[in-house]
Amino acid sequence: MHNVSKSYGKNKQALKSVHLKIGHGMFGLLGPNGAGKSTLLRMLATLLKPTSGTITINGCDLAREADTIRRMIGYLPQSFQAHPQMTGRQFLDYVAIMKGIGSGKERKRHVDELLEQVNLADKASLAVKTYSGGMRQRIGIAQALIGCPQVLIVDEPTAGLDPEERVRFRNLLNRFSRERTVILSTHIVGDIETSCTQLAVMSRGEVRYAGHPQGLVKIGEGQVWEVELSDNEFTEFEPSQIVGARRTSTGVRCRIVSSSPPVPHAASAVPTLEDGYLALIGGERSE
Ligand SMILES: Nc1ncnc2c1ncn2[C@@H]1O[C@H](COP(=O)(O)OP(=O)(O)OP(=O)(O)O)[C@@H](O)[C@H]1O
Repeated sequence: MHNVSKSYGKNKQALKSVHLKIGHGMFGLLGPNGAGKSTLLRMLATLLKPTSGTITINGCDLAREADTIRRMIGYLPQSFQAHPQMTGRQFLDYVAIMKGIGSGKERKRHVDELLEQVNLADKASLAVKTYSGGMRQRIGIAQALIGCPQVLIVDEPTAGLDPEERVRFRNLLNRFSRERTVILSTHIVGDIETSCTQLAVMSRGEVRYAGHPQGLVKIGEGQVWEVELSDNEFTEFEPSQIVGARRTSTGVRCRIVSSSPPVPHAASAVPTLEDGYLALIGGERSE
């Protein structure tokens, strides 16, 4: 993406001069609500046109070769809905027909393979409306994988999933990222910290960081503190600074992100990826 901006109407600039290069493997797009992540992904999925700037995917210019790009990408939108009355297999077959996947035999083989890959083979004959949230997301990722796209675009796929399904879904994406580019947007740092080799942090339409996760961790260095506060001290503290709190027998043990020691007796702590993220976007977390 080169100098890409996107405005909705006259007053809302959702993306401001975004430069981004995304390579092979798993790429995390991190940012608070309203940062512009979905806008960026919808543009990569050819559903929105940039107001200005250029986007190139595998050498194809999005403005001129959108049809070619559509054949290279799979997309799981933020609010994905499969047809509730169809069975999992019927739904994937339907999407495969829409994507122009060859003969009936070839299509059936492809759909069966995908059902295996997302661990839904034994539920393939049940209506999608009977699926749990995690199963719906897995049928969503299967439909995005139809036609074996080189680029998989996934918008906040773990929202609403329970912890077990979340881990299972992350592992699934991790596996798929071995042979292709997976672009995963989320506002949950845990979704990307074990799997992404590259990431970008967005806030208010701008890319605030792009690079290795380790570089984001480094931003937190010297800005993370641990301290035990009394109950009174704890209630007086600015809540947005406290990123972790654990009750002890004598008070509350807190982890605090702040550019200077929050209290004189605070001890410096080793930052995590989440600390680096919070140190970077600080008070501008959400619109
Ligand atoms: N169709 C639209 N018309 C007007 N404003 C929009 C439209 N879509 C998004 N916006 C605004 O653009 C900004 C970026 O929205 P976007 O959905 O891209 O953010 P996001 O990072 O994906 O947030 P979330 O995690 O909440 O989905 C927000 O201020 C949003 O309100």
